[in-house]
Amino acid sequence: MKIQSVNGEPLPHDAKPFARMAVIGAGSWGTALAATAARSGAQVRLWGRSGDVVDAINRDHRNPAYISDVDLPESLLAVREMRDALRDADAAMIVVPSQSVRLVSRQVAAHAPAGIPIALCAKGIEGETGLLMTQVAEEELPGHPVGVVSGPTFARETALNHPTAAVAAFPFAYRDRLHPEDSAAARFAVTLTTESFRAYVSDDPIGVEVGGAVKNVIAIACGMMTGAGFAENTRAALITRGVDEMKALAEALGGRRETVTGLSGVGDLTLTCSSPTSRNMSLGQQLGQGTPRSDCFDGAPVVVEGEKNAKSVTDLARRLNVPIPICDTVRAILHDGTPIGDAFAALWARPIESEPRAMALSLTHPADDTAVQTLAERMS
Ligand SMILES: NC(=O)C1=CN([C@@H]2O[C@H](COP(=O)(O)OP(=O)(O)OC[C@H]3O[C@@H](n4cnc5c(N)ncnc54)[C@H](OP(=O)(O)O)[C@@H]3O)[C@@H](O)[C@H]2O)C=CC1
Ligand SMILES: O=C(CO)COP(=O)(O)O
Repeated sequence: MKIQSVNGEPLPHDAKPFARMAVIGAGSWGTALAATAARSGAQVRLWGRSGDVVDAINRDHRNPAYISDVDLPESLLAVREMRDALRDADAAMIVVPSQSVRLVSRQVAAHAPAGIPIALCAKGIEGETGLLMTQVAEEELPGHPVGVVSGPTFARETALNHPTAAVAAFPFAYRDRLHPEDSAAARFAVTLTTESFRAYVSDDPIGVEVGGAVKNVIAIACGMMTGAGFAENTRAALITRGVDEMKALAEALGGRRETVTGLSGVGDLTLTCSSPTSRNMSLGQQLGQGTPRSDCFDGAPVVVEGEKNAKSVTDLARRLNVPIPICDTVRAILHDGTPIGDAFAALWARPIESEPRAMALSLTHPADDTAVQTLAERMS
């Protein structure tokens, strides 16, 4: 399978896939990624913390706990011990929720062969530290090249071989620029590429990660407005202005604005804000319809990354002095107890700004308090 180019430059050679891949985390996305790498020809060992799930995957070639109706490749081996997943691995992917990445990275560090590249696949920012997932892993996995795999990729569709695209991003050292086909990013990309899964290569993990972390928060906002009865104009506005928030935060962290226009930014934002298949959009919708948080998803403990990340993303942005008003609005609702109607009416009544935000312009919003309150009531 050929990777055609890096940043528009044709590659002189084929990249070499990883022969043995460890996938750490047997939830929906870990299972889908493991299936993808196995279908591409890698020898994949999938570690899960539930022995019953591990045994069932090996016996039935289905994961009974996540995406349970999808047939998995018979070559995919699930293991109970992390050391068995990592033994002789050429590379690993860590696929657990963002707030568990530090703990799991620490466990990986105890067993991973020295220097193997590791891709983070969670979408979020660590709450206590404000660090990106790759920065957390760099602290816990010294000596390992650390990058990210991300994109608009619902796990079930990916595992069902729907045409899907994602991006593999690692920082490029000098040698990677001379031989991009040998870079960890290119090798992850070919290892994941199948006839239906198309992986792109990037040297901007920061830009890629910011897209993945912020899009979940914006998707909650889109869901809330949809749940409150608003439709396509509102959703398009939130998506577009959400891209602006991603670009500003990516740039402040040293990533590239143009990366945000790719699969992990605009791509994933579009996906996640378009469908209640998204857990983030779905949570927002349920809350927008007035469902109490404890009753959402019928009380099931569903991973909704944007919920905790509404706080971690806005904390980080405040520290960097980057205004991200949509994310602030979601935070105010989820964490500070502001009613949905009041929070969104205030978002819409902010001073008029320029687009793009480069122009230093801020004009008083002409709507009076009564009109803003009326809009708030329509959302309640
Ligand atoms: N699902 C999707 O479509 C996609 C998800 N992602 C991202 O992937 C990440 C994982 O999400 P996803 O797979 O969907 O979540 P799931 O809820 O489907 O699975 C989470 C998995 O992580 C395991 N886990 C949780 N905490 C720990 C821990 N401390 N130690 C070890 N294992 C742990 C869970 O084990 P257990 O079952 O025993 O609790 C479960 O196997 C998220 O950041 C998400 O945003 C990215 C792209 C697509
Ligand atoms: O990240 C995802 C798709 O790219 C999955 O989105 P949700 O976590 O909102 O379900």
